[in-house]
Parts: sequence; structure tokens; C-alpha cells
Amino acid sequence: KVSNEETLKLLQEESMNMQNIDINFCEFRFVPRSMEELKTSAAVVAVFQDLGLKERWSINQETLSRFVLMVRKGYRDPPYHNWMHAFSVFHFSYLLIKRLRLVQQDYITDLEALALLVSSLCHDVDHRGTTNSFQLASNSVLAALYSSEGSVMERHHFAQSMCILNTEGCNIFENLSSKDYTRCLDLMQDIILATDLAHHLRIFRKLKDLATSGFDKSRAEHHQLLLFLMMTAADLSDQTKDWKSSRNAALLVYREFFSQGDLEKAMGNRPVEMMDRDKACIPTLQIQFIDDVALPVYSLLAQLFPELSILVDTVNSNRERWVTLEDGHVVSPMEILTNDID
Ligand SMILES: Cc1nc2ccc(C(=O)N[C@]34C[C@H]5C[C@H](C[C@H](C5)C3)C4)cc2n2c(-c3ccccc3Cl)nnc12
Ligand SMILES: [Mg+2]
Ligand SMILES: [Zn+2]
Repeated sequence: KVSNEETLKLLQEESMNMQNIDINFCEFRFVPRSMEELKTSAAVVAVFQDLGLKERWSINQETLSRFVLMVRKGYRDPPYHNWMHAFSVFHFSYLLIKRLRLVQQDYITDLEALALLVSSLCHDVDHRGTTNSFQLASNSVLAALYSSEGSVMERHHFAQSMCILNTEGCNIFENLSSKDYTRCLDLMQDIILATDLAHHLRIFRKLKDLATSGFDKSRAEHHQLLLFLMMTAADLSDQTKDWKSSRNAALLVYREFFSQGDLEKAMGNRPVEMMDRDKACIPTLQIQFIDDVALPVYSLLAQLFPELSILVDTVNSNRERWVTLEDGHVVSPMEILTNDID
């Protein structure tokens, strides 16, 4: 339960707008993780303000503040899949909507934009820092609930998001028409389920065809595929930032992976190499992840929106940094001293 004083405190901060958050807040090079965590909830409220979502969907300011605080409380604190990850994914989705003028140019409807933003904020809520395959291997409660349909964690994230919306005073969709309300929840379910990378790989051929044939604004399927591609791009957006930020985010992912590997060993199971701190070579694994997942995502997005090609360049330059680290890069004594192995 979000206490009233917390909500009221956030309300006072609501005077925040884009400028006084950070002068670069609306740039793709901005690193949301660099923000003070205490300011992130107010920044989310400011984004809703900036996009005119409160007026368009009659969202009550206090309800919005309570909702944001409830979502934030819904995240646990594993190394990577925590609130700051959710906030950075939300920020990237905001930039896509704002900078590409997606609604104004009819790429997506204003309801789809609302669903993408709220899904971005909620897409990993109550994550435990373990993967779908770990749920099955450990016979977790979540596996018992959802394993028959697959995407176990993503179904849980969606279910948790619905619980938050149904919490007293937190339903930001309460003033939507019943048609828009139903449509928005259906969109959130599809978008959050699409954050399972196994799902992304399954639809990759369709995404490629979309990028090749060009976006057809009249086709509902193209709207859906674009939403899925943008959601995955937002989920991986740490990789589009400067080297240190993208490296640090990757190291948080591996801290989480290796903790799971330790758990699997303790359970008597053998972890995959990516999760085994005794076998994994992070640079090699990162080059593989960039080649197999990240680069294809931003390349397709840049095919549809050429102004995003800067993101492909940044991912490529980060890839090059991993290559130098992979070749058993000799660490000079100076680098060891400054502990700034760049
Ligand atoms: C930096 C970085 N590295 C990452 C390296 C690997 C994987 C990963 O899940 N690989 C796969 C590899 C095959 C085919 C599918 C299903 C499984 C088997 C596991 C994907 C994810 C990585 N990742 C994510 C991320 C994005 C969405 C969900 C969870 C995560 Cl952790 N966000 N950042 C990163
Ligand atoms: Mg996830
Ligand atoms: Zn995520």
C-alpha cells in the first residue's frame, strides 16, 4: 500500500518538467540509470504530463502518482531486473514516441502509445532475477501457474500489473471507455508477453518482412509487430548508450545470471555456460548477444526509421570494445591502478 504522505510528496515534486529533470532528458544518448532513484517516480509523472496523457485519458494526478509508486514497490532488487531497469525501458519508449512523433504520424494510435509506455514501466514487475527455464527447473510456484502456456515470468509480470491497476486508487485507466479499457489491457498483455526473447526470436522473420516491405499504417498486424519491436528495443536499450553505461548494465545482467548458476549448482543441476561463472567469458557472450539479438533489433528499427541509425552505430562501437576485451587484452598496470579498464 502506498502511504498518502508518499503520494503527496510526489505530488509536490510534480512541478518537475523535462527541463528541470535534465537538459538532455529527451536525447537518445541520455542515460536514465544516471538519475537519482528518488527523482525517477516524479520523472515518470512528468513524462505523462509532457505527452498530454493526463488530459487525453482523464488520468487523475494523485491516481497516477499512487500507480507509479505501487509499480516501483512491485519491483524487487536483483542486480539487473529492478526498478531502474524498468525506468530506463520506460524512458526509451518515451523517446521513441516523442522523437519519432509516432502518434502524430499515425504509426501507432494514441491508445497503443499509452499501452506501450505503461507496459514498459510494468514489464518486469516482481522479477526474481531468474529465467523462465529456472522456474521450470526449480518447480517454482510461477511455473506451476503458467508453464503450460510458456513465457512464465512474462505472464507473472502481466498478472502483477493487473493487480496493481486493481488496487484502490491506482487504476490510471479508470476514466477510459470500456472499449478503450479492454483494448488497452489486451495490448499490455501482448506487449509484456512479447518481452520474452524466445518470443522475439520466433517472430523475427515477420519483423524482417515488415522492415523490408515497409510499414503499412492500415494493417493492424503491422501496428502490433512495430509495438513488439519497439518494446524489445526498449528492453535492450542499455546497449545503445555510451560504452561504460552499456558495459556496466551488461555486468549487472551477468551478476544475475551467475547467481542463478550458483543456485542451479547448489540444486545439483549443471547451469548453461552463460550462467556459469567458472565457464562464461563475458566479452565472448556479449559479442554473441549483440550479433544474435541486439544488432538485428536496432538494424530493423533503423530500416523503418533512418533517424535511429545512430543507435546501430553505438551498438557496433560497443561491440568493438568487447572485441578488444575478448582478445585477452593486456591490462596495463596503470589500468589496474585506476581500475578503469575501459
Ligand atoms: C546485455 C544482455 N545480455 C543478455 C544475454 C543473453 C540473454 C538471453 O536471454 N539469451 C537467451 C538465449 C537463448 C534464446 C533466448 C532464450 C534463452 C536461450 C536465453 C534468449 C539476455 C541478455 N540481456 C537482456 C535480457 C533481455 C530480455 C530478457 C532477459 C534479459 Cl537478461 N538484457 N540485456 C541483456
Ligand atoms: Mg523480462
Ligand atoms: Zn526487461
